Order: sequence, then structure tokens, then C-alpha cells
Amino acid sequence: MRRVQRNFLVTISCFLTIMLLIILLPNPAEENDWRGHDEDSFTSLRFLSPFLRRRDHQGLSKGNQTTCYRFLRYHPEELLPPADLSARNCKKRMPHALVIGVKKGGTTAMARYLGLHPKVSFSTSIQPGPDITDATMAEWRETFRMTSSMQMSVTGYPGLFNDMQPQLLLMLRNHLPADIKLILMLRDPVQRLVSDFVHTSTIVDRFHGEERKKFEQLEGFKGTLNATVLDELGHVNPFASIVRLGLYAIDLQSLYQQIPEERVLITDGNAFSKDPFPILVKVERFLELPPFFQRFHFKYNKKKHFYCANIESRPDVNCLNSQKGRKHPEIADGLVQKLYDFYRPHNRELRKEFGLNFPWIDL
Ligand SMILES: Nc1ncnc2c1ncn2[C@@H]1O[C@H](COP(=O)(O)OS(=O)(=O)O)[C@@H](OP(=O)(O)O)[C@H]1O
Repeated sequence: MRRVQRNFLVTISCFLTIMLLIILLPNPAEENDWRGHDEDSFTSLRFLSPFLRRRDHQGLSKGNQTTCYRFLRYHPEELLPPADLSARNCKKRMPHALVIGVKKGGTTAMARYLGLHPKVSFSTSIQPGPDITDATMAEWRETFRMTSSMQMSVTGYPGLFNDMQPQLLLMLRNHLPADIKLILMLRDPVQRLVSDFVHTSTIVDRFHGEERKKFEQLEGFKGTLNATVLDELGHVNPFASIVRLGLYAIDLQSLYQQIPEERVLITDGNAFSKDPFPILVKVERFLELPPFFQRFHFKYNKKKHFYCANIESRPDVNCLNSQKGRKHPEIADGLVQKLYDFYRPHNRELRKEFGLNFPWIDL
């Protein structure tokens, strides 16, 4: 009889402890700013996710009180009335994190999905520069969306890692918060290159005559993939800009001369396109945001062959538009092999010099 009583008491106290934890656990959506939380308590309690998930649904509507917008299905976001904006201290704020590329690395998907976090205000801002001054930076900030005092302002531009690294370095030195963090998505450079080529081919068709010639010259576009990436001897041309953008180790080396490694998160764009959830969790931790993303927030779409967002409080975001995830053309095996042979030693530098170990490094 005593044993039964003792078991009963143990069960009851376990139940009460769990309930207490759920009640006392700070709700990610209710913090005062994106950093005001004990991250480890969340991380170690992820096993409570079925309970948190329920809280998350309720919390999310509260969490939306952190934003400056109203979100409706099939509509662009709507700015809240002025009284709400001033209550939430909404303004255009300089970013505390930047997604810097690479071009075609999956930056748009990262921007759209990371921007679903209630404590993130992701601006798809206009590209800054080429001159980086107080005035151009102020203009740049004007292109941002509103960010409340409880949110982290995040923006980025896919070319910042390569084409615009000089501008990025100036921005880091003189204009951005000292604790700024960078997110870099690296994708298999051969896939990146093909994606870039497909993208440029679709844009080229919008131009005619002289305009088209100018654009082709600017992009180094020569009609076919062969002509664009190979030199007269049939070797991969490292000076073709579309090829050069995939030499990640070179750009990473110069980036790390300006910013400590611990302030840069490098993620695998290939892995992200297959499943964004685990990488978003890493990004959340890196940015010291309260955990928000859950597995059920992303559903695989058989038609798109990508995961699309599925978050009740953000009916405005689902799949990316048809300009992302385009079908790649068939490429002769010989050319594919040449490209992999060309990139392999450069990829291996990523492992040797920076300890990165993505599955595509040795392809
Ligand atoms: N969820 C989801 N939906 C659609 N597409 C996705 C997604 N996640 C990653 N991707 C990959 O993103 C690639 C485009 O990269 P970017 O957005 O960086 O391109 S850009 O530089 O901003 O033009 C795009 O490249 P392509 O497939 O060549 O179009 C996709 O492979």
C-alpha cells in the first residue's frame, strides 16, 4: 500500500514539475528584445516541444505584437496604424545581421524564412553603394522596412561576399554595429554556376540591340554555357566572373581579415534547399534569438520540390516564386566533369583552411 502511495506521489510531483517548467519557461515571443533571454534554457528544453508548440501558437499572436506590420494571405504586408507603430517604437534600424551571399546560394529563401521569426525584421533592401558614406548609408537605411524595439533588423545582398566585398568591408569598419553578425550560404559551386547562367539567360532575353550587348558584356555572358565558362583552349576560365564567384576560399580569406570567424556563420546552401528547418535552428542560435522555428513550420511541396513555409500567423509567406528553383538544363557530362575538376582543389581549401566540410567539397 505504501509503495502505491509513494509511486503516486512521485508521479504527481513529476507532473507538477513539468507543468511548472512550462508555465515558468519564458515565452520566446514575450521577451523585451531579441537578446533578453537565457538561450540555454530553451535549447536544453527542446524535448518539451509538443508543449512549447502549443504555447508557440498562442504566443505567436502575442509575438506578432513585436512586429510593425499586419500579414494577410495573398496581400503584401500592411504597416500598422501610427499609434501602434509608436507604441512598438517602430523605425528603420541599421542591421545587426547581414546575409552576404553567395549569389544563387539560396539567400532569398533564407531571407523569406528567417524573416518569419517574430523577432526578426528582414528587409530586402536596395543594394548599397558603390560609394559607402554616411549619406549613402542613411539612404540605404531608408530602403528598409520598419523594425520594432523588440526585433532584430536583418538584411543582406547576395553579392556582398564577392562582387561587393570592398563595400562590405567599409561598411563593417565604419557604419555597422561592432557586434554585427554575418550569414553566408555556400552552395556547390558547379550548381551555383549553372543556376547563375540560367538566371542571366532569362534576363538577357528582356534586352534587345545595343542594350543587350551592354548587358551581355557586363555579365560576361556569351550565349552558351560552354562559351561563357571556357577559354579558347577549352579550359575553365577562372577570370570569367560566373566562374570566379565560386572560388569561395579566396573571398573567405579576405573577409576573415576584417571580421573574426565567430561572427560569421557559414551554412550549406545545398542542405538548406533540401530542408531549411535544421539550418534555421542554427541561424536562430547564432543570432541569439529565442527558439521559434519548429519542424511543422515547413512542409515539402511535391510540385515545387522544395519546402515551403506553413506558419499560421504568417499567411503571406508560403513557397518562393517561380524565379527560384528553376529547372536546370541538361549539360554535357564532359563540361560538368571539367567544372568539378576545376573547383575541387578550391573546395578542399575550405576544409583545409576553414574547417568546413560540406558533402559537395570532394565531388
Ligand atoms: N525553398 C526554396 N524554394 C526555391 N528555391 C530555393 C529554396 N531553397 C533554396 N533555394 C535555392 O535558391 C536558389 C536561388 O538562390 P538565391 O535566392 O540566392 O538567388 S539570388 O542570388 O538572390 O538571385 C535556387 O536556385 P535555382 O534552383 O537554380 O533557381 C534554389 O535552388
